[in-house]
Amino acid sequence: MKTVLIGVGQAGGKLATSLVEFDDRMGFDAITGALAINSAKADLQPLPLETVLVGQDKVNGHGVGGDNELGAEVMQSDAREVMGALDGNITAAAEAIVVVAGLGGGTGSGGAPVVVKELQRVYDVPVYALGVLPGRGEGAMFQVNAGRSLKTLAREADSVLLVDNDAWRSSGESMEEGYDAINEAIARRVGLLLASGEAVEGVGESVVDSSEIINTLRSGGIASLGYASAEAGEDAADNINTVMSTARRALLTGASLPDATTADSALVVVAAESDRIPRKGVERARRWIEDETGSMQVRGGDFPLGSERIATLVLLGGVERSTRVEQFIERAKEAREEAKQERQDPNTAFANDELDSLF
Ligand SMILES: Nc1nc2c(ncn2[C@@H]2O[C@H](COP(=O)(O)OP(=O)(O)OP(=O)(O)O)[C@@H](O)[C@H]2O)c(=O)[nH]1
Repeated sequence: MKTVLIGVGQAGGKLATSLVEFDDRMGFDAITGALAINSAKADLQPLPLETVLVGQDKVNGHGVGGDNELGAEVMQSDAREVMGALDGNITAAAEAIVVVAGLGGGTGSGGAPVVVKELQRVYDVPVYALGVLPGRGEGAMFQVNAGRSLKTLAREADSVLLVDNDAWRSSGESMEEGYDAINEAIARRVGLLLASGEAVEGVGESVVDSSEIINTLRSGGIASLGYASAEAGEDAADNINTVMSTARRALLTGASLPDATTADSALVVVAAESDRIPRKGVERARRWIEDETGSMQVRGGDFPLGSERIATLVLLGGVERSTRVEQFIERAKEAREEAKQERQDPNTAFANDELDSLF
């Protein structure tokens, strides 16, 4: 799926870079343009991407310090300049636009929903968000920011692919230490998914194409992506169990949003050398995912690739009823209550018990 990436904020810029590097390294050519937007000049400088600095008149290149309302405001004020810079990157070949951001900070959290909304007004292709949820150990401000940002993004974007920062962190490792590894893990999974719609080698009935990704995400709301890989035998018939076991691991232990197994729709993609992919295995995995997710809309297909290993991706659409999302929303509401009590100023209290959207 020919995709244009827009990284907003520090995490967004770093993740967009990891994705571009993975796509280049693999020679997929699925990412046709990439841009990073931030209000902090220092975070844009090291990125090997085209960049746009926003909010210069308000924060003078120093970032918004975790204030996501200010993040939304500066993005809105500079929307014309941002859209102008994007114009050159979004060519007619683009099949989707993905806006990438960490949801816990200020610029990405507040700015990404504004960018998505502006893009939706201008472009016909789907506009997705790739959002990073703060880990459970991150402070109250991060949780509140992410709650409000997610609520707004889910409304504005065609789908929000969520990544939990706790999903791939090794025990004992701090959040900061883990970022590079997490970004690599995200780039591999999302990069393979985008490229799977490209059919690099061989075209056949069973090969996944972009429309299957788009249809899987059509239900909107929140999406999750799982991945697992294993050694494969030369003969497809020997790999049926491998496809099944990687599909199970991808869904149950390898998901970007752990504990999200109830879904509206799903897509299972099996990537490997064409001769090693068993049709029967893909079909069996597809049926198993139907049972596990309770969805009758489960698609399945191959991604022929010059690899001797089998890698299985499971994309789930419409997972907002999952335990992790519910727990996160609860935590964000609690954090907002705590923040409200700390301020002890009734004038700054939120108007109702629900999380407010950003705009
Ligand atoms: N996965 C991942 N998460 C990150 C990374 N950097 C920051 N985060 C997470 O993103 C959130 C903070 O967002 P940032 O992108 O750093 O903040 P920002 O959008 O630039 O906003 P300001 O710094 O407030 O202007 C936190 O929840 C972090 O855990 C990264 O490289 N990878």
